[in-house]
Amino acid sequence: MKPTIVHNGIFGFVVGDALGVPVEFKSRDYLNRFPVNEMLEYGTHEQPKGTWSDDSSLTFCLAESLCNGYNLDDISQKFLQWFNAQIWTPHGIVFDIGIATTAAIKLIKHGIDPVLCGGASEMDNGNGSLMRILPLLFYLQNESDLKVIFQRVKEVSSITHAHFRSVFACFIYVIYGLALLKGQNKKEAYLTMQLKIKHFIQENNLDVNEIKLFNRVLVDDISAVPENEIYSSGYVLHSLEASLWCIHTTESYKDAVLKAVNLGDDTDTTAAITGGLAGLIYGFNAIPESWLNVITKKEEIEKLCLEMNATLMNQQKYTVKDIKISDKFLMFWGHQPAPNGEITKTCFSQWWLSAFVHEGINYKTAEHWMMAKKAELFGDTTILAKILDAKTPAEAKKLGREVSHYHDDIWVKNRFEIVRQGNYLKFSQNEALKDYLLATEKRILVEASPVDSIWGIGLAHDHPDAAYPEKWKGLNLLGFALMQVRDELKR
Ligand SMILES: Nc1nc(O)c(N)c(N[C@@H]2O[C@H](COP(=O)(O)O)[C@@H](O)[C@H]2O)n1
Ligand SMILES: [Mg+2]
Repeated sequence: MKPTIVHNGIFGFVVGDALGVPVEFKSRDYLNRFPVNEMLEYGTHEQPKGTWSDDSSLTFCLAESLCNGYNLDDISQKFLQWFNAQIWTPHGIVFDIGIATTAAIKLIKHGIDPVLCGGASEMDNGNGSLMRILPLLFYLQNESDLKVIFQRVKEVSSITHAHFRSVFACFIYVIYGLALLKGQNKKEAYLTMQLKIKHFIQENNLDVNEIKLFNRVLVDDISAVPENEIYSSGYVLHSLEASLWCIHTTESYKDAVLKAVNLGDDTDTTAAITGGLAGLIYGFNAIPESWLNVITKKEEIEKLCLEMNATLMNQQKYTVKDIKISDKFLMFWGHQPAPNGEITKTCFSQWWLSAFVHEGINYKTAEHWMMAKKAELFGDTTILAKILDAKTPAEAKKLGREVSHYHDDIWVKNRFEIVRQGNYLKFSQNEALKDYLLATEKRILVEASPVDSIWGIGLAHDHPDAAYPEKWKGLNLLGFALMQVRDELKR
């Protein structure tokens, strides 16, 4: 498995959580005497090594829901399913849950509008929404409008925690995390966060007394605060401060999460929130392997990360390296329909005649879509109009080669997502095609084109090397895009 930026954050988070679970509620004094340096077992909740808590469960619920689009009802239903121990528990039971979260989930059960379920009083500011906000970062990675980001954070937090303080703590965490996702180092990200939040405060009429509570994070430098003034209770402000303090007073993933655990009290949550950021800063490979290896349901979490990476980060989900020797292949090439009009595997071709519509524009084939999007990407409106008018996919392809201001590196970054989206439109708008694709089940779809080393494998189906992915001469991007579309259509 090649870890992605999603793995960095999610595994950073869950490992921090699992380190903290055995000593949750232990005092700082106790942990000074018996510091945690390794993944422990049993302890507070009597759970085996690698067990994660409600923090990770609800994080996974949110992540899984976001993979299907932004839907507050769906998110809240997943929380309810977790509460009933139907999904995302490490061992089939819920052994840790906060007061505010419990109260909110009871309202979800009664069919209350999700954004009205979270407590909105000052006493409802436990860290229960901050501890599960991480996946929203990935969903919002391309969003630059602070008002939109705030609104989304507010809605997602409000399912369990609707008070401004909880929402604002989540907002600060998300803005900091988004700066990390953009590739900033932790110091840059901290300054970016302070600056952006300052502008947001200036432009919005917010409660001054509430904002003042965040001064140690927003105005001062949290890392300059002495340890005896950093608290690690389950209060949202404490958790936000403690996690940023742990990040900015250490220089490695390991030191950051162990410091968070050894602050004591709400050890799992402080370490999980810290770990999510530390994972983004130091990367997956900085997480000790012995800690990763004991994480309960590691493979399921890996799958979720891949799904998030594909759907939220618009990244390629399948690659040649992921194919296993036991996988079954379906090789296709050519675009001609069968003489009797039946759908055959040639429908997977970009040239297959099956029109679809997007935002009021008709695309005659997936090839027309791909070339039109190429022209749009480089701002060539003249060629774009000609492509949309092109009578055949061959003509569209030829026009695509004439797009002006073309840059290969930009095209390489965008091409897969363009083709995936086009094929999603093509197959989702035609029931027969959709059924045909779904009927291929788990097969590896392979464009066995001897003349295409990007979208195909650069080999014909009967070439002796075609059965051996490591010997392919091409990337098979079309096959992998179709497999991704198949996954989306299944959901
Ligand atoms: N203080 C406390 N007592 C318990 O018995 C608990 N199970 C927890 N769990 C933690 O509560 C936090 C979330 O609380 P809210 O939903 O915000 O009230 C979170 O840290 C849980 O791990 N806490
Ligand atoms: Mg906790």
